[in-house]
Amino acid sequence: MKRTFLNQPDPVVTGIFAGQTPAELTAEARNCEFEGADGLAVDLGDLKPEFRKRDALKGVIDAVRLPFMFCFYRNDPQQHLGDDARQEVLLAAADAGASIIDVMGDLYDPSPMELTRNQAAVDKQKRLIDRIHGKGADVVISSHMQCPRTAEQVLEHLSETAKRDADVVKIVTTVNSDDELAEAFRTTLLLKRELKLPFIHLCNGSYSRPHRFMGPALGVSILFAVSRYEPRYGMGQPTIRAMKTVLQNMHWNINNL
Ligand SMILES: O=C1C[C@@](O)(C(=O)O)C[C@@H](O)[C@@H]1O
Repeated sequence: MKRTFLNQPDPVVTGIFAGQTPAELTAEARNCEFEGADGLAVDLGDLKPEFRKRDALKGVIDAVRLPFMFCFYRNDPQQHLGDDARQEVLLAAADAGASIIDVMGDLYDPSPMELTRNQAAVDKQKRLIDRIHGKGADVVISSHMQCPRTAEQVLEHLSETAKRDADVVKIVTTVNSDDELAEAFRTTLLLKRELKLPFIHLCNGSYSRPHRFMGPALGVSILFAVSRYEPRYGMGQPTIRAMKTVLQNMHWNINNL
């Protein structure tokens, strides 16, 4: 059976990376595979425009036997494509065999907390999600924010995106104090109790590391990690090897109780 993000029994340790060429993406996909990743996530923002098409992406996907997730956000430093044009690239990734496509929660209507509540934008998102599903890929709806959120705020946020026919819902918040970290743990546990869909709840900030390592044991179904640190692409995630070591040695997951 083809491995996807959603048919794996354990939290999916997902190697995340970017690259300027298909060769760079393929090399990094293999680095992640041999570090032990269960899935791969590519941020298309750094890929040179001439490679932002189906055949180039298919070459990368076919080079590694792991499921691929693709995201393409507004921070594209090269083309400044609008929301519509960026989705064409993501649809090409779905045509190429992507397993999950990331749809921003405020796609078509840039909004606070990356969550639109504008009905016309939501309807347009749902039509896009139908097209992605039609190509055989799953959809994660995502929102990122540089501030802390309460557990109830996150539950309300993800319950809203879950209504848009997503297969997975995702939020990335920020924790910079012990209280905010404690709230992040309470949030993950509340999501595990209340949400019907698989979810990704991650944090950045100075207190994020304990939550990055423990969240997957508490219900986070997909998490991001890197094969090694690359100064071009940030350092927010732990390494794949460290994540696998912790998860494999904990011998405990809330899903198995
Ligand atoms: O959404 C995510 C998760 C992330 O924000 C993180 O904090 O691990 C990194 C992003 O590039 C990715 O798309």
